[in-house]
Amino acid sequence: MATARNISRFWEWGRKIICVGRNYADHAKELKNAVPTEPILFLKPPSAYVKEGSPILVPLYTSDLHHEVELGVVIGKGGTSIPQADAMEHVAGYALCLDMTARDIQDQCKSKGLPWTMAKAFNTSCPVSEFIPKENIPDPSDVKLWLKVNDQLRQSGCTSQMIFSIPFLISYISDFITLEEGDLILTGTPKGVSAVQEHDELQAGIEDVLTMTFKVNRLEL
Ligand SMILES: O=C(O)/C=C/C(=O)CC(=O)C(=O)O
Ligand SMILES: [Mg+2]
Repeated sequence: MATARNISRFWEWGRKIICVGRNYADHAKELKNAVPTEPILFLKPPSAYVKEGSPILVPLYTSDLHHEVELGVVIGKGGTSIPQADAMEHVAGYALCLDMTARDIQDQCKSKGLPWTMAKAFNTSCPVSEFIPKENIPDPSDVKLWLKVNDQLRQSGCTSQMIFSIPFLISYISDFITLEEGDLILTGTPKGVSAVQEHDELQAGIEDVLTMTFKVNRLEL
C-alpha cells in the first residue's frame, strides 16, 4: 500500500526547484546587472537539495563559490495559469534556502551566452532548512533574512525589497511551468553575496522563525 507523502519533507519528493534571479535591486546592482523588468528564471534539479547535518560540497571546477540566502516557497496545491489573486492558496509553507552559485562559472556562461546549469544546479547547490508551515510566516512580504560566514554577517535583507512579489511570481511561473505539490520556488537573494571556502561554516536565519547551519567541504575525487 502506498504511504501518503508528507509535505514537511518536500525535499524528498523529487519535485522541481524554480529559482528567481535578480529579484532584489541591490543584488542586481552589486553584480553590475540591470534591474529586470520581468522575472529571470532558472532551475535546479532535486539532487541539488542538502539538509543540515550534511555538507555543502564545492565542485572541483570552481574557485569562487558564493552563498545566496533566499526565502523558499513550498507549493502545496499545484496549478497552471494561477491568477495572482489565488496564488497564496497554492502555498503550503516556506523554507530558508541557499542558492549556492559558482560565480566564476556563471560569469563564463554569461560571457558565452550559455545557460547557468553548471554554476547553479550542481549537487548540494540548494541547502534548505526545515519546512516552515504557512501559519508561521503570516506576512511573507516582510521577512528578514540574514547569513553569516564564520560568524561574520554577510547578508541582511528583507523580502519587502523584492521586485516581484510572491503572488506575482507564482502566477507568472505557472503560466508556462505547471506548478506541482512539493515544488520549491527560490525567490532571489539580497545584496552581500560573497565567496566561501572549504571548512567555512555558514549560518543563516529568518528573524524570529529559525536558523540553520552548514559546513563547506571540498568534493573528494
Ligand atoms: O546575473 C548575475 O550575474 C547573477 C545572477 C544571479 O545569480 C541571480 C540569482 O540567483 C539571485 O539574484 O538570487
Ligand atoms: Mg539566487
